[in-house]
Amino acid sequence: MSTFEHIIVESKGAVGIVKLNRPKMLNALSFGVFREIAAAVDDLEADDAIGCIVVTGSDKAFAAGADIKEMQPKGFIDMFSEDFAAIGGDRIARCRKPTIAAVAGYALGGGCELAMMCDIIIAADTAKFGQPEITLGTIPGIGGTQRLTRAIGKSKAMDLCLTGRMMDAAEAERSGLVSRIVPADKLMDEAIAAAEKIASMSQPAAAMAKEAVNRAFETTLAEGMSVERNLFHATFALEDRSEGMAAFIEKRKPVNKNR
Ligand SMILES: CCCCCCCCCCCCC/C=C/C(=O)SCCNC(=O)CCNC(=O)[C@H](O)C(C)(C)COP(=O)(O)OP(=O)(O)OC[C@H]1O[C@@H](n2cnc3c(N)ncnc32)[C@H](O)[C@@H]1OP(=O)(O)O
Repeated sequence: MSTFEHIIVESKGAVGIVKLNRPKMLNALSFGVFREIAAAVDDLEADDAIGCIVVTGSDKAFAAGADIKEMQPKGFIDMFSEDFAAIGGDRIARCRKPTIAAVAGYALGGGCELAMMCDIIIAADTAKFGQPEITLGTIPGIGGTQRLTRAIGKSKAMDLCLTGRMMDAAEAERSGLVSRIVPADKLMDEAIAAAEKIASMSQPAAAMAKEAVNRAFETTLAEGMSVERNLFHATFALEDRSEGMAAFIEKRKPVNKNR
């Protein structure tokens, strides 16, 4: 597996772990960090042994945003030409394997946006989420106004984007941004346990479930129902589906072959 400057990548069984590693800057996100995350996701997605990926930061900060010190001198043409998506900045959002953001401490600006690129957010009770870009004279730029609004509704998303305030883990769970809250000292145990559970399922079936849920997030109900129906029918081509139902009937655990 590749080695990186700003992140640490390891695997625990069928779980890949990407840990942001710029603690002195509260894991501020630079283009270089996003390039490394993209390369790590390429590696983990290509590894058949990996069934789920966890992205995490430090106890104090998942990521306190894009790197303000690196952004400050930039102008329009700098940001326009080094287009974030073009460098693979949204690669984690395009990963076919399920992804979990394990968030403790600050997830602000680009940090909240990175967490929302993941499929599931599990928050420590210390987590704080926000899109404070407005306080810097800018706005979210990698999904914050779009994913946040779809996740928590217009009014609260507008509140966070216009006031720049943070919301704590409890408010984030109440609003639907976060799947569950766990004690800070149990965050990685819980996130890895969830990832192991997901990785134990049929990987093609998990990819289909992920695609169907994402389409609900991104399109009309009619279109989403059509996608779901087609993918549901497609699961009947999986050996894993036949094995899964046979295992239930025979009262035994299924043996998934990921096909
Ligand atoms: C050209 C490339 C540029 C990068 C591009 C990356 C790709 C993404 C591009 C698109 C981005 C989309 C739009 C998103 C924009 C943003 O995310 S803007 C930033 C939003 N975040 C914030 O505004 C939070 C800023 N931080 C804080 O408010 C506070 O640090 C805190 C989180 C409330 C914690 O406060 P405290 O406990 O007092 O710690 P500090 O002393 O403030 O911080 C410790 C050190 O960490 C440095 N730091 C913190 N956040 C950042 C940051 N976002 N960028 C850079 N550095 C940060 C802080 O300066 C301290 O450093 P030192 O002063 O050297 O000790």
